[in-house]
Amino acid sequence: MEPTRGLPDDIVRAAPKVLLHDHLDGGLRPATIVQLAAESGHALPESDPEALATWFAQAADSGSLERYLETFAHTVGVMQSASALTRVARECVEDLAADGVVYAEIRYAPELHVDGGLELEEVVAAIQQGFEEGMAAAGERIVVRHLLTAMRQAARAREIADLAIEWRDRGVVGFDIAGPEAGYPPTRFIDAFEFLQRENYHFTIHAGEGFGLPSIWEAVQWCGADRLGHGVRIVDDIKVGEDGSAELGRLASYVRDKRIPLEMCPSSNVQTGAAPSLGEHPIKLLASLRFRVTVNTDNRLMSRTSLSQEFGLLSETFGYGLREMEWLTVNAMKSAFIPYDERYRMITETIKPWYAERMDGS
Ligand SMILES: O=c1[nH]cnc2c1ncn2[C@H]1C[C@H](O)[C@@H](CO)O1
Ligand SMILES: [Zn+2]
Repeated sequence: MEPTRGLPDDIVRAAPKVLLHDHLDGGLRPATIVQLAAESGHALPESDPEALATWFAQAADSGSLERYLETFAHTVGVMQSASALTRVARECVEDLAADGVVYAEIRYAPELHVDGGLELEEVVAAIQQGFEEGMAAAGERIVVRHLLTAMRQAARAREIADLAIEWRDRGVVGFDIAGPEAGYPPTRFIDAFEFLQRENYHFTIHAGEGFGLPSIWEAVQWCGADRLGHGVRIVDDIKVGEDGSAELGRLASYVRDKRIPLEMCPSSNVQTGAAPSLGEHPIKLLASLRFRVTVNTDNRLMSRTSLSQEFGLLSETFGYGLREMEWLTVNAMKSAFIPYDERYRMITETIKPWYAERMDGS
């Protein structure tokens, strides 16, 4: 089948999709922020939901990861009670289910939600409650699990790693570090990563977004990351010749050979300056070289996006069709942190049959 430029929106939305990189505090509904802010007395830059949505998108469109991250003060600020966290988590699941997502790993930093007096465990419990309510409301058409994030500029990674292990059989499937990348190399948190490896646990590391190859190298070779959050700057280790041939350096070869998944977030990468534009996004080169590429939203509020929209943009920009969408979706499902038999079942019972029906005989 020839890829068709610009897949129809309804097809993209109906396709079963898998989301590995989405921040809970980057995906709130603007109307919910306005309501929660009124209840808690948090001052917002705009009080009308539509104006607030525009404010987030514009403020995040800064070309700098550090400035992009400043916008989270107004989402985290209204996520300081158990009821607010449960509501935000439930609405997140509802929104993803309506977008055709069948499996999602949603991440957040528990340490950012304790200003109102909650304990770390209470943060996770409130969010699990919301996820359960959302999954039930969606008739179990979607499975949602947590990734617990530790913030790079804080010093609580080891404690958050303990929390992730405590919750490993209650919905939490992995660990992550996020926040500003420059000046905060992954090895700062080596004790947390070594602990998690001893526990046979899974983790991803935001790397190669606000900083380049040394960050990716540390994440993979020192810390043992199972996946890379973004990882876009791995292209700095690939030389593309005039004739289109590509020569991979040692690190890029390693990442590709070991099938280390790249959690790519096209719109977010353009906003933070990790990619110059959508048309020049490294995903095209990396996918053509058969890296284990996946497509993600990162922060649906800040990028005014959805997983369907990200696939739609890739389809318009690069001519991706159903074949490419299936490959990217299977890549994501293979890379999830749930057990192999569950991943295998979702691929063979949910994803493959949907595409087989639509690409029959092609
Ligand atoms: O793209 C990102 N890079 C680094 N950190 C990020 C990104 N998106 C969100 N974060 C931070 C801000 C949130 O408060 C935190 C936890 O979700 O993670
Ligand atoms: Zn992220």
